[in-house]
Amino acid sequence: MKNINILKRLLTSLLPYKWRLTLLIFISIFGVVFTVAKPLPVKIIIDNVLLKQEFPQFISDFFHINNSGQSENDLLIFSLALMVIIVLGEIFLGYISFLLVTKIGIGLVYDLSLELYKKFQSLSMRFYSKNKAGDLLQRFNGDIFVMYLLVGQIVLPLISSVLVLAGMFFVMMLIDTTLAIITISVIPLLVLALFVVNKPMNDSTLEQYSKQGELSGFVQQALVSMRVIQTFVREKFMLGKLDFLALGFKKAYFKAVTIGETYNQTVKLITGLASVVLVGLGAYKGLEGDLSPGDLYVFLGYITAIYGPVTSLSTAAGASVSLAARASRIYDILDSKEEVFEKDNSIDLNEKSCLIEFSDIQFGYNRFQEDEHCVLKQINFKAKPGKVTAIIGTTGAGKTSLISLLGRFYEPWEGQIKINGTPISNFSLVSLRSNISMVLQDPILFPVSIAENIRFGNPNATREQIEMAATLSEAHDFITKLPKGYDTIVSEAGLSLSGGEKQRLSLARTFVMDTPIIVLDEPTSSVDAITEGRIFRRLKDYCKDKTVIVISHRLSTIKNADQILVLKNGSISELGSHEQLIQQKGLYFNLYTQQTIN
Ligand SMILES: Nc1ncnc2c1ncn2[C@@H]1O[C@H](COP(=O)(O)OP(=O)(O)OP(=O)(O)O)[C@@H](O)[C@H]1O
Repeated sequence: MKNINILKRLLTSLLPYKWRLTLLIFISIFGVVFTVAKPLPVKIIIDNVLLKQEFPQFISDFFHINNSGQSENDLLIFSLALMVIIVLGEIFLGYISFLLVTKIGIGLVYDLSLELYKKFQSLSMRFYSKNKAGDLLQRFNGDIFVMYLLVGQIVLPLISSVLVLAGMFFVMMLIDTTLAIITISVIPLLVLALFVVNKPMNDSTLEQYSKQGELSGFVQQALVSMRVIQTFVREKFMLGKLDFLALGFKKAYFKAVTIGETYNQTVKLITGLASVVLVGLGAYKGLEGDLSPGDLYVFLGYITAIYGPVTSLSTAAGASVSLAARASRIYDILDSKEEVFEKDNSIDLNEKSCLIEFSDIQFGYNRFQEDEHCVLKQINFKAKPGKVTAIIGTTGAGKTSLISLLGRFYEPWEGQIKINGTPISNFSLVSLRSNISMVLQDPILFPVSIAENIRFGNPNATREQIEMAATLSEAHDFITKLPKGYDTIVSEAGLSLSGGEKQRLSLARTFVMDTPIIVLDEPTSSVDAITEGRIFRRLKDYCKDKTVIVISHRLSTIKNADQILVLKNGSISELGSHEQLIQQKGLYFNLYTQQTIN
C-alpha cells in the first residue's frame, strides 16, 4: 500500500509535464500501429503474392482492391513500400519519444533536486545531528536519479506495452480466438510472480541503498578526518570499520540483485513456456488447415514480439517497486517536520539597536525520547545594545546551546526570547538571522577565494569593505602575504590555513555583515593572546551600538565585558561585572585565579 501511495505521489510530480506526456502518449499510439502492422506486409506477400489467395472482402473493400484483377507485382511493391514506411516510422517515432522521455526524466530530476536542497536548507540542526552527511548526499546524488527512470522505465513502457498488447490481441482475435486467449493468459501469472516478490524486492532494495548511504557517510567522514586518522595511526582500525560496512553493502547488494534477477528469470520462464505452447498450437492449426501460412507467420511474429511488451510490462512493475523504495528515501526527507518554522504573519526585524531578553528558558535536545535531559534551566538575562555580554562556564555547561536558540536553530521547550520586546518567533527567519552575525566554534570555509569567503557574510560587500573587515579581524596582513592575496583559493575544508588564520577569516566574514547583533562562540581560541587582545580592542570600537554576546574560555579576553554570565550545569550561577564576580568569590573567582596563576 505504501508503495502505491509513493507511486501516486511520483505520478503527480509529472503534472507540470502533462503536455509533453500527452505528446508522448500520441507518439506511442502511432508507434503501436507500426508495431502491430509489422508482420502484415510479409503476410500479404506469402498469402496473396506467393499463394495467390484472395484478400478477405473487408480488406478489398477498404483498400478498393479488385480481387479478381490484382497484380502480384503491384502487391509486392505495395508490401515492400509498406515495410519501408514501417521501418522509417518506427525509427522516427522511437527517436522523438526518446528525446521526450529524456527531457521529462531529466526535468523531474532537476525539479526534485531543487526541492530537496531547499528542504535541506530549511531543516533544523537536530535533523543534521541525526542524519549522516554521506547518507544525505547519497540520497541527493543517487536516489534522486531514479526519477529519470519513472518515465522511461515505467510510465512509457506501461502505456505502450498495454497498447501494443491490445493491438496484437485485436488482430489475433481476428485470426484465431483460442490462440489469442492463450497468449493473453500469461499476464495473470506474471502478476502473481510480482505479488510474491514485491515485499522482499522492496525490503532488499531499501537495505541496499541504506547500506550504501552508511558506507559513503563513513568514507566522507574519513576523508575529512584523514589527518586525525594518520596522527593516531588508526588506519588499520578505520580499514576494519570500512571493511565491515563494505561487507554489509556487498551482502545487501547481492541479495537485492538476486531477488530482482530471480523475478526477471521467472518472467522469462513464464513467457518462454507460453511461447512454446503457442508455437506448437499454431503449427498444429496450420497443419490442420485452420491457419493460412501468412496467418501463422503473423502469429509467430506476434509471439516473438509479444515477449517484448509483456517483459517490459513486468520489468516496469519490478522497476516501480525499486523506484518506490528509493523515492521513499527522498520523501522521508521532504516530509521531515521542520521543527523551526515561520508564522504565516511573521514580521521583519528591522532595528538599529537590539535589546535581547531571555526569559525562563528551558531547553534540551532529545525531548520525549529515552535520553531526554534538560540542557538549559531557568535562563533569565538581558543583553543590551552597546554592551558586551560574556558567557563562561565549564565544558558542556550549555553555552553554545544558549546562543543557538537566539538564531532559532532550535526551539526552547519553555520560555521566550525577545528582541526589543517582540518574541523572536514572530520574526521571519531570514530577517532574524540577517540581523545576527555569528562566529561559530568551528570556522568553516568554502573552497573559493579568500575574498569570496569573506563576502559570504554580505554578497554586496565591496573590495574595500572586505579589506576593512579583514583588517578588523587581524587577517589583512597574512592575506596580503599569500601568493594571490585576497584571490587565493582556500583549499577543501580550509586545510591549507592554520586554525588561527581560519578563525580570523571567519571573524572578517562576520564583520562584513555589519549587523546590530554579534555573537562570537570562542572566536579566537586558536589565536595567540597578543593578536587576540588587538582584535578585541578593535572590536570594542566597531561594536559601539551593537549587542555583543561572546563565549570564551580565556577570561583575560572577557574580563572587560559589561556583564559576565557564568553557566553551571545549564543554569546561571553568577551574573555581574568582573569586579562584582571577583568579590562574590564563586566559580568565576576560582576560574579566574586559576588562569591568572597559570
Ligand atoms: N546536537 C546535540 N544533540 C544532543 N545533545 C547535544 C547536542 N549538542 C550539544 N549537546 C549536549 O548539550 C550539552 C551542552 O552542550 P553545549 O555545546 O551547549 O556546551 P558548551 O558549554 O558550549 O560546551 P563547550 O565549552 O565544550 O563548547 C552537552 O551535554 C552536550 O553533550
